[in-house]
Amino acid sequence: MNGAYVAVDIGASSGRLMLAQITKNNQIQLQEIHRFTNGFKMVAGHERWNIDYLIHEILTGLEKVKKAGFKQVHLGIDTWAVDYVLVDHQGKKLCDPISYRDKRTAHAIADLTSDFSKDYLYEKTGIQFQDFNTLYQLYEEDQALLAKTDKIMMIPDYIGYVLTGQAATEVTNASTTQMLNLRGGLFDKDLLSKINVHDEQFAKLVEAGTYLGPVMTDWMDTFDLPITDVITVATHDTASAVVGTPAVGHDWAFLSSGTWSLLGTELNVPENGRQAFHENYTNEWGAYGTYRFLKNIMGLWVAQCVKHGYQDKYSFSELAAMATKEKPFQQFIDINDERFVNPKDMIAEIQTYCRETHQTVPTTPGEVMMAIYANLALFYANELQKLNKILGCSLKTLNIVGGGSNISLLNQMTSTLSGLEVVAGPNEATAIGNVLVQMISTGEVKDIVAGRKLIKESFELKQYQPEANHYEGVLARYQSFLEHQDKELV
Ligand SMILES: Nc1ncnc2c1ncn2[C@@H]1O[C@H](COP(=O)(O)OP(=O)(O)OP(=O)(O)O)[C@@H](O)[C@H]1O
Ligand SMILES: C[C@H](O)[C@H](O)[C@@H](O)C(=O)CO
Ligand SMILES: [Mg+2]
Repeated sequence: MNGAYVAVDIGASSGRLMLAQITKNNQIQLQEIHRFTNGFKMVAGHERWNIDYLIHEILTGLEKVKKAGFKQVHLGIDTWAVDYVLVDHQGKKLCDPISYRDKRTAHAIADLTSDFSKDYLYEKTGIQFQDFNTLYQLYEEDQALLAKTDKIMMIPDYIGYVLTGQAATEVTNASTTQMLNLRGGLFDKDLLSKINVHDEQFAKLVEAGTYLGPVMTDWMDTFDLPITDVITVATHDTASAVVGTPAVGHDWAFLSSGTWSLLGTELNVPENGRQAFHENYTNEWGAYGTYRFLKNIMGLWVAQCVKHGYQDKYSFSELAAMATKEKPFQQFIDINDERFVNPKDMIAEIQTYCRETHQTVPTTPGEVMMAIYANLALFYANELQKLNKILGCSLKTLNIVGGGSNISLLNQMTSTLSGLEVVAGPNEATAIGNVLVQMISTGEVKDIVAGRKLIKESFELKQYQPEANHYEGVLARYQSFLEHQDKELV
């Protein structure tokens, strides 16, 4: 009988436990067992995640797996990147983890790179400059807490540790710290000493697919759990999403479209040259020795904030439906502008941006959502052109996965503006990539090529082709708008 695999996939906006099995007709069957919300709150002066709540939700979800009749399962954990938990010498967390959207790192890059030039850092690590990278968070960390810290654990590694008692640092997520040295493949000693952190404050680095251990029986005293063997998967959720992307051949790009839009392609060697540095592309490590050459784009975070701004009275599909009734490209917005990272009122921020740039101000929910989707599509198309230029390639297909792959309007606009075929789905690609690494570890699936073929044959995917004579010249106008904005900022 084929095994039962549980993916714990926790994004910035929601978490879920998905149960996967390979059926008799060789298809991956995926069912949602448990879903819960996620989010950060201001606690003790910083925006923090409630990690104990997340662990409780995971154990609640595992109880549901047992109730569904599964007595023994494998389990993998993936979450968002860069954030960490400080653990003391007794194995206890020193405080709740601070969110990457907290303001504490607003000036950290400038402070840290006064000694280390950005070129030097990028040449060493190949990682994008985002002020919330772990390197800058630790640079700003409370030194008294760091002094009491035995281990610094990335979020999914910490969850695995709490469940199994085993500590490891999985490389795909470790690479998002901007502290791994591309050549040496280990934490960079110069960078560690700059932020008063010691090598032994990280558990051993492990590759995706490494067996971690069984969920401790202690947890069985309070939760009715199946026997659960934890495998360290590609624990950065985006790395799992890339594993779960049903791509074939080589001239494809991925867009992991959720809270963030992570647009890029999979490389076998990193690309940390001048153009990549100038365009702030990153070489996050992938599963099986690959690199995720990608750019962080503000993504559907903006839509999430707008939904909350309307007091959540509309669902995402209702908001998307309202947008389809509006004309696109009434205003150009640099969707990656810092001002959209965590404003108090996203709707007002978008309207102020349009007023300041002397453009039509969106007022209705449909106009606001169309402004977001149209400018995301433009941003994607612009970045796909840059990807081709930096890598000297000619990408043919964009695989859009994650919740955003449900947005037909956005998928179609992206295809038409970029000229690429868009293949949309699966929306739960992250969870699918999570279980695929588990299945490869147990030998149930041969390798990632076989796995991606299995995904293509197991899930409904939608194709979008560029629509002729649509949006002529809009992308070029958008690109000159962005150049003008950049000049304004200098
Ligand atoms: N039917 C839909 N119509 C419009 N938008 C949708 C739909 N379904 C999902 N979305 C969009 O997808 C987003 C959630 O995507 P996803 O579930 O991949 O994010 P997540 O995994 O919770 O978070 P993260 O991106 O941090 O992993 C929502 O914020 C919403 O904007
Ligand atoms: C902050 C990270 O870049 C972000 O979390 C992104 O990598 C991610 O994990 C999206 O879910
Ligand atoms: Mg996600």
